[in-house]
Amino acid sequence: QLGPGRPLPTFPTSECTSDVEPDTRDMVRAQNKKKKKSGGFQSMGLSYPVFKGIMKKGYKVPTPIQRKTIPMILDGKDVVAMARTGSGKTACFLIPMFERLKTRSAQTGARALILSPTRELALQTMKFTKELGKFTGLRTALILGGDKIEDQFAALHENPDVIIATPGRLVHVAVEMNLKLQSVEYVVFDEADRDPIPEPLVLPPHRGTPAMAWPALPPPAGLLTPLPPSRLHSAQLLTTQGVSCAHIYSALDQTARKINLAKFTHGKCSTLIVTDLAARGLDIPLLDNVINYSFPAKGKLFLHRVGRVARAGRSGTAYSLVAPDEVPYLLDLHLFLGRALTLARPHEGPSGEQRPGHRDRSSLWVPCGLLPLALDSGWTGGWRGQLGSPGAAGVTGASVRQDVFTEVIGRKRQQPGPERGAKRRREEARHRDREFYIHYRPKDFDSERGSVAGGGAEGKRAAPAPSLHGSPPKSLSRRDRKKKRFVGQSGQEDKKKIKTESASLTPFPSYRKWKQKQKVDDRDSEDEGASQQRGPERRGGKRGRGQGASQPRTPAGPAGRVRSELKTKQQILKQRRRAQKLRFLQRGGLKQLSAPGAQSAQGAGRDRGLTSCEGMGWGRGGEVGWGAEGSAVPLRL
Ligand SMILES: Nc1ncnc2c1ncn2[C@@H]1O[C@H](COP(=O)(O)OP(=O)(O)OP(=O)(O)O)[C@@H](O)[C@H]1O
Repeated sequence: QLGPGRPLPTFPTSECTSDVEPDTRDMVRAQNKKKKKSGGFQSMGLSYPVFKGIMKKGYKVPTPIQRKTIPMILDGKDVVAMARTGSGKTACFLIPMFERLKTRSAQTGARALILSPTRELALQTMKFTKELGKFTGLRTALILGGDKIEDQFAALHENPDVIIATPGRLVHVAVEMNLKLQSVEYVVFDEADRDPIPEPLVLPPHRGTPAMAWPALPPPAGLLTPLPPSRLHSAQLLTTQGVSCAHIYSALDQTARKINLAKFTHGKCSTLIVTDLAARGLDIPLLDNVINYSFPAKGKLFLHRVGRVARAGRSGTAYSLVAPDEVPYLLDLHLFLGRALTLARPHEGPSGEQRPGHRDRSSLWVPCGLLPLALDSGWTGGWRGQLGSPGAAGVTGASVRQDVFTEVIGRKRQQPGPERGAKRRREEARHRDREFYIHYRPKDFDSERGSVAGGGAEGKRAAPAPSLHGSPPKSLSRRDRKKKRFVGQSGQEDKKKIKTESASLTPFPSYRKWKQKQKVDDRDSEDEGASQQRGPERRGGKRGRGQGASQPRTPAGPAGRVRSELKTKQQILKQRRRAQKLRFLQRGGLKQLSAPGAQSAQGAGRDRGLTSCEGMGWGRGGEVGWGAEGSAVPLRL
């Protein structure tokens, strides 16, 4: 009964669940699940913070791939999913991840790992994670090639719940910090069919660790055909035509890439000229057109490029300029799609309407090595457009692509394999679930790489997987007969350097230096966040020597840099004293003290069981010893 003087009933919180009163949240969730119409986010039985994040992001109903995959992942199943570009795959793995991790856990170490092939994609995933997971309180660390590695050491010492990383830098950091990532229980390989996953990151399959691979399309694998910046001079031609543009390519400085992308997404320029670095995953809202300045050699790459438009149910148009020597690629695409391609006539739009002088609102250009003027000859069905109002050959709009995915995915290619030897059979037996096993390197990796070898210096640099072993990857190296091993292109590479996916050489090892600078000794880092992700052998070793087995240690480094989430006894006491001091001052304690009779109050305090220091002791240091603050506060024990 409610009434004056009676406390109001409160909702149970996570802190106040008891045996007597069962936690009703699961029951409410189950009830919601039953009641709500099937097919909506509500029917997935999501917890309130996750659901609130989805609503805040403006997602009303799940997309088909979300409807299919989220319940499966919530059930703890491993999932390999593919769906058309722009169909909302990111949320497919983020929503169940939030549901699984629930809230921040500073003690456990990273529990989820998301691997993205490029920085841009990783940054975008980070953005989605922050937006969708806004109400979960989970902490995320970004480990990206090209960023300051010292900041990444610090971020990992902060014990994030989620790590979003590009594989090369993660390997680098993992090796330096001896991270074993044993607390990881949720793994996502975004765009899994693109680049090979570095071998050290091929996680052993073990129970309870759902792994999610998100190839955007079925194998065979995707392709990276970056072009050297020298070929981006079409960035100048457009400017002379009055078309404002920015550009992104892998050799461009990371900050410049970020700025250029932001310029484009915020409408500061109407055209973004990119290499295939941007072919996958980038979600640029309100993008209308993709123009293939070079025609992609693979059908799948074509789909990824043009998939930057027509996202989340919107429409968009892809224009392709086809040079005479690219006609075979057009035929390849035709076979890949399995449907007819209608070639547009000069100055004709996708649906046949005339488009004289049409200015597109925003366009993404995928350039090639040929200048447009050189294209204006030869092939009779080709384009005859001018810069600024490109005519279209092989116009493939969203409508043409609509059923492609189901068709492509539906068909399974049967290839008669070679006779398998005993060794191969043994190998296969080890991986019994071949059907569900994704090799870290796609089957056609070599052929795909072969086809990009002609893509220029940048292509050669960006394609290979990162190497961990202090020497360049074999694909970048040549065999030195005298040394009887692979060496770098020049053979002069520094052995103490590591190759990352950003193709820059970073001094190795930098973690030790960082620790020295931060004054984090080995014991500190053992007991710090990193230790929770590190191998048992080292952690066990230190603890075995009785170093802080039960008490967490705090580093002696500058405050705030690598502060532990776990507090020592001294820290807790200090915090209490501070709070008490504050309360005392707020209650006007100082006035009371200066008032006549304060001495007697001190005596009274003693009578009430307080020692002289504890009761009313003032001053610095000495017996009172109130630590670094200098001034003393009363402390009740
Ligand atoms: N349920 C939803 N309702 C409305 N919009 C959504 C929903 N899910 C995702 N989106 C939006 O759709 C867009 C595309 O999503 P996302 O980038 O995850 O697609 P994708 O399938 O990963 O694409 P790609 O294959 O190109 O990487 C994003 O802007 C995202 O915010």
